[in-house]
Amino acid sequence: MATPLLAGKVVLVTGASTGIGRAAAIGAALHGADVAINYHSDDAGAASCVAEIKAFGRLAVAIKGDVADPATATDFITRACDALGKVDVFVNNAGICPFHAFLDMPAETLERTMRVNLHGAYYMVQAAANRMVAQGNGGSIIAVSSISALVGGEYQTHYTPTKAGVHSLMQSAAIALGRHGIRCNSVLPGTILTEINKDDLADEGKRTRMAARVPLGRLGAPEDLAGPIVFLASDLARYVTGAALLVDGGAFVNLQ
Ligand SMILES: NC(=O)C1=CN([C@@H]2O[C@H](COP(=O)(O)OP(=O)(O)OC[C@H]3O[C@@H](n4cnc5c(N)ncnc54)[C@H](OP(=O)(O)O)[C@@H]3O)[C@@H](O)[C@H]2O)C=CC1
Ligand SMILES: C[C@H](O)[C@@H]1OC(=O)[C@H](O)[C@@H]1O
Repeated sequence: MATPLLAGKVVLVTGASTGIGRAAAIGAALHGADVAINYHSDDAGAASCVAEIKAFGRLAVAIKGDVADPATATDFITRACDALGKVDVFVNNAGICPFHAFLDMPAETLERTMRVNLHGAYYMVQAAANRMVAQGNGGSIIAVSSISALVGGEYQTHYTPTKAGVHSLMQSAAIALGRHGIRCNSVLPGTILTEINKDDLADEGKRTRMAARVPLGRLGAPEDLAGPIVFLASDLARYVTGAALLVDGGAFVNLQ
């Protein structure tokens, strides 16, 4: 039998109590990794993610914290490494998208979205990278950006710049960290059915329109991201850095 892709590796994932982060954490564990997850408020979701991972024999730990607070980054990396020994792979996934119109965007909604999605990513990636450099054994960092890094959204004027920023952060970090053997890449999901867009896609007309744009014929599931993230985490991607992988069922290229 082939060795699991992430055997012997420790993977850290932010925002993994539900959705894409949870699928990435479980996917990494299914491929042989021990996993630490960060989450913000959903204690039950985080506990069930940990339980699911432990049920198939891997180590797992959940650590609560708001990624908008810079102190959360060092706290998460330190406590995760205390529990699991090291960090080989870091997945920056935590994010919010409170849909709102542009002309009357509340300043606090803009600020919070920037702090969680972009500042949070910066501090988390920086803390993970410092630990990887100190370990001296390279590593893989993957950021969950979005198709929204490339295209706009009427009710996402505060959100799409954060996703472009995260994509750009991975490009610059790939240069800064290449000499340490640390690879930095992003995944760009299309529309994936999760809590983040549950209300927005409750509009049947919008949901049907969005699905109709996808050449593969359906909106995405969180598990659709697990394979691409595991690939970028693994040594199969050992010469891949600074790359961005669209995971959108073909929606981006479907202009006409
Ligand atoms: N769904 C989609 O269509 C797409 C999503 N994305 C991106 O994927 C990522 C995950 O989204 P998705 O799974 O859909 O969303 P969900 O709402 O399903 O999950 C979001 C996760 O992030 C956590 N989180 C939110 N805010 C914070 C915070 N301040 N600190 C720590 N954790 C936090 C949540 O924790 P808790 O529940 O405990 O509060 C939860 O675990 C986001 O970055 C999003 O921008 C990108 C493209 C498309
Ligand atoms: C939350 C949205 O449905 C989702 O977020 C993204 O980044 C995608 O582009 C979708 O707009």
